[in-house]
Amino acid sequence: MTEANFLQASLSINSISCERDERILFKNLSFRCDSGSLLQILGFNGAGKTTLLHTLCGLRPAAEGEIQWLGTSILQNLAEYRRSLFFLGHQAPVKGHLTVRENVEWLKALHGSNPSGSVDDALEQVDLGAYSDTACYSLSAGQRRRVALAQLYLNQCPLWVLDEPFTAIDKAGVSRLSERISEHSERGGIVVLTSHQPIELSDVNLLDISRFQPSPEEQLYCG
Ligand SMILES: Nc1ncnc2c1ncn2[C@@H]1O[C@H](COP(=O)(O)OP(=O)(O)OP(=O)(O)O)[C@@H](O)[C@H]1O
Repeated sequence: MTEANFLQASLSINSISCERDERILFKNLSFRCDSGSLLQILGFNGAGKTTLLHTLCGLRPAAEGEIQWLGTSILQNLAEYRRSLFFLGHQAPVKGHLTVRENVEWLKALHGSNPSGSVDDALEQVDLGAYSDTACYSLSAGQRRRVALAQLYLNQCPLWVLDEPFTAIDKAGVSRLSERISEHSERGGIVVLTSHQPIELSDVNLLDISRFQPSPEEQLYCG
């Protein structure tokens, strides 16, 4: 997707329901994110936030309903859709035996990121410049998270789906990451994220999925 096309980005969630082990987590959930929007998904532990993010990324099927990217069901061309999105999960996808630089380069290749994007610049942005040649097994939890976050300075995907991106990140890192997320949305990108910590983003829309839990009767009917 080119820079100009960032401005046409749109993600529509139409009446989806999601289940785990024949238990409905939420149902009839609909929302839409257009170019430049930030959406924070809220809900109690176990409400289904991570499940929702996985479903948005096409990693799990919705039990009902449809997800559209640019007005077309994501299932029509899942491979192309996945090239438009960057997903950061709970666990930093970092290989302990590789150095910081090797991990960032590997993740960059995996995400098909901008080939001219500078790994050195990305490492500086996440304050890992001095750790470039350090094996990741010897990093702290926050530093490992930063290795994964370096991709936010390399990928050119219009849609970012971030599961607890601020976990284990110190105060200065949270400010820098918030800035980066704002820059992405100002450029026309879309960010959908979860966070148990209060976040410093302005113009963030909130969606509490706890409100879409089925009633006990509906749950019994499903089981
Ligand atoms: N691997 C799994 N196998 C079966 N059920 C699971 C699995 N992972 C999660 N669940 C169930 O799915 C439900 C939703 O989990 P999910 O991780 O999506 O919640 P969450 O809102 O992200 O929680 P948290 O705030 O704790 O991160 C939970 O109630 C849990 O019981």
